[in-house]
Amino acid sequence: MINVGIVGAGGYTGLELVKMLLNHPRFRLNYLATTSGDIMVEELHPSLLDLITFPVEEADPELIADKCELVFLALPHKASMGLAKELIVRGVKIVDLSADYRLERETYEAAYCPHEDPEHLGEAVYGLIEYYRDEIRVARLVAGPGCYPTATLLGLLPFIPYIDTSAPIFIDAKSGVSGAGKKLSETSHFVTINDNIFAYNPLKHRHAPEIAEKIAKIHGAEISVNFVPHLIPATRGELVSVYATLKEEIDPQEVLEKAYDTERFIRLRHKPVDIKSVAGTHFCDIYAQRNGKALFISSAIDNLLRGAASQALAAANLMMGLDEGTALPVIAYVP
Ligand SMILES: NC(=O)C1=CN([C@@H]2O[C@H](COP(=O)(O)OP(=O)(O)OC[C@H]3O[C@@H](n4cnc5c(N)ncnc54)[C@H](OP(=O)(O)O)[C@@H]3O)[C@@H](O)[C@H]2O)C=CC1
Ligand SMILES: CC(=O)N[C@@H](CCC(=O)OP(=O)(O)O)C(=O)O
Repeated sequence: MINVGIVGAGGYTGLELVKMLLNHPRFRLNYLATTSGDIMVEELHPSLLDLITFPVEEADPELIADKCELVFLALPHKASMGLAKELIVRGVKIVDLSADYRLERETYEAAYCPHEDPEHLGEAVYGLIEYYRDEIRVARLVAGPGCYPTATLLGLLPFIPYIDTSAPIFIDAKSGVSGAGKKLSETSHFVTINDNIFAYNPLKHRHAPEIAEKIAKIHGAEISVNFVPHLIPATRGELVSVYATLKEEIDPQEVLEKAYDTERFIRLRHKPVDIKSVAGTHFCDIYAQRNGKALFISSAIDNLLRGAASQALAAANLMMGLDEGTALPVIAYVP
C-alpha cells in the first residue's frame, strides 16, 4: 500500500478526497490535518460516522514526511505554497489543489500575491490530465487546475486551431456555491443565492489569465479571454458556455471526436450538457454546435471532483504508477 495524506481535510475538497480514498485499493489514508487538529475525522465530517475513525492533526511537515509518500494540499492559495516548499525538500510528492503552482510567476503575481516558492514553481506540472498525462507521471509536484479553467479548457482546446483569434471569445460560466469553499460570505449566504443567479467579477476573474496562459502554452495562440462567471443556486456543478468565431465551417462533433476518442472520462454528448449528469463524478461532458462561423461549446463538470478532488486523485494515481482511473467516481447523483 502507498501511504498518502490530506492537509485541509476539513474543507469541501478535503472531504471529497477522504471519500474517494476510503475506496482506493492502493492508497492508504495515513495522515489528515487541519489548521488546529485535535479532532477525529468523523467529528469533523459527521457524514463519515461509522465509515472511518481517524485522528486529524495540526499540519506538521516532519510528521507528513514520516507518514506519507504523497500528500494532497486542499488549502487556500498562499497557505499551500508555505507548506509545499517544506514538503518537497523532504521528498514528499505533492498534489496541490490551490492556485499556487498553476501559473508562470508573472501571471501568478499579477492575479494573486508575491510567490513564496519560486524555486519549485518551475518544476510544477499543470494537472489537466488529458493534456499533461506524460509529464504528470514523472512529476513530484502537480498543480490542480482551477475548476472554471478545467471545464473551459477541456471544451475549448480542441477548437483553438479553427478559431478566429482576432474576434472576441466569450466564456460564460456558472458554478454551484461549493466552488467558493466552506467559509461563509455575503454572496454565498442562503438568502442571497437562493432563487437567484448573478455574475461576479465579470471580465476580471483570476481564472481568465489561467485559461489564456494554458491556451498559449498548449497551442501557441495568444487569445483575449473574456470570462464571466455566475453563481447559481446549486450545491455543486459547473456549466461553461463558450461563444467564438470560426475561421472555417468545420464539423464540431468531428473535432471533438478526434480530440477525445480514446478518453474514458470525457463524454461527448449530442445534446446540450447539464450539471446533474456529472454531479458526483469525474466526467467532463462536452457538446458543440455551429451556425455558419458562430461556434457554441458547452461543457459541464462537478467543480469539487473533476474541478478539484478527483482530478487531483487522477494525477496522484499517475504519479504513483497506478491506473489513472483508480477509485475515481463515475456514477452521477441523479435524480
Ligand atoms: N471548491 C472548489 O470547487 C474548488 C476548490 N479549489 C481549490 O482547492 C483548495 C481547497 O478548496 P475548498 O476545499 O473548496 O476550500 P475550503 O474553504 O472548503 O477548505 C479549505 C480548508 O483549508 C483550511 N485552511 C484555511 N486557511 C488555512 C491556513 N492558512 N492554513 C492551513 N489551513 C487552512 C480550512 O480549515 P481549517 O483552518 O480548519 O484547517 C479549510 O477547511 C482551494 O485552494 C481552492 O481554491 C480548486 C478547484 C475547485
Ligand atoms: C463559485 C466560486 O466562488 N468559485 C471560485 C472558484 C473555485 C476555484 O477553482 O478556485 P481556485 O482557483 O481558487 O482554486 C471563485 O470564483 O473564486
